[in-house]
Amino acid sequence: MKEKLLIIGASGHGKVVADIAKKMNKWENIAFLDDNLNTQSSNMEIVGETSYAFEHLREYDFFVGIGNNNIRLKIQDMLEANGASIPILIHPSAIIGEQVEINYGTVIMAGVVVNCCSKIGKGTIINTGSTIDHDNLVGDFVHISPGVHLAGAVKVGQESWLGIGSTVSNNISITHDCIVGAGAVVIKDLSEPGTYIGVPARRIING
Ligand SMILES: CC(=O)SCCNC(=O)CCNC(=O)[C@H](O)C(C)(C)COP(=O)(O)OP(=O)(O)OC[C@H]1O[C@@H](n2cnc3c(N)ncnc32)[C@H](O)[C@@H]1OP(=O)(O)O
Repeated sequence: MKEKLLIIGASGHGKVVADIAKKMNKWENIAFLDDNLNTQSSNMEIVGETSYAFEHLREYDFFVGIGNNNIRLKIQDMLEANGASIPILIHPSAIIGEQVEINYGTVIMAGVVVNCCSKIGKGTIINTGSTIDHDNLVGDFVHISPGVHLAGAVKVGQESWLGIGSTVSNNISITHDCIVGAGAVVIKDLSEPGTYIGVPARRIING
């Protein structure tokens, strides 16, 4: 771990990520990179564009603070390929059970509960106040939005996005690249990538 952390992406999600990193008290200095130097950031400085990361790889830890799953994947993949040091960020108020595995580049936000024996991939967002119950397998570059509840033994595939307040019943598998709409309730496996909304969740045609 380095003394300085650079967060790539200074907009809304990046600001929350920076706040969590600050509360962890592990870095002397935290700043942003953003391709738009005029992005309205928090009180932390934007020190350069994303390309700056690849010129200063050995000096900093890096974290991709971008909400879009696919953009986050592309940037984290490039950082990994170049040997960057990528931490895991966990808000001090999160409750993490025994035998939980969390991979690098993942952020666990305030008020989250992850129960025993769940595994969370890399580059994933477990957003504010969500709960991941026992034996879940949450893949890489997933976004679990605020207030989502996953019951026991749920699987969520790579790059899927579960919208705010959605709920997934126990033993359900959601494949890769699914979007689950705000407030949806998933009670059957989602085996095709696509957009699913409502109670119970159903696929939007062409979605
Ligand atoms: C900290 C943070 O901010 S994290 C981010 C949190 N944000 C979210 O979770 C947003 C989740 N997004 C959604 O729920 C979106 O509505 C999506 C992705 C499901 C669909 O978005 P789009 O593809 O743009 O669909 P669009 O808005 O055109 O709606 C299509 C139809 O589905 C309906 N619909 C859309 N979302 C939902 C929903 N969540 N529940 C029920 N119906 C919905 C619309 O009313 C519309 O119906 P109509 O054709 O009868 O008028």
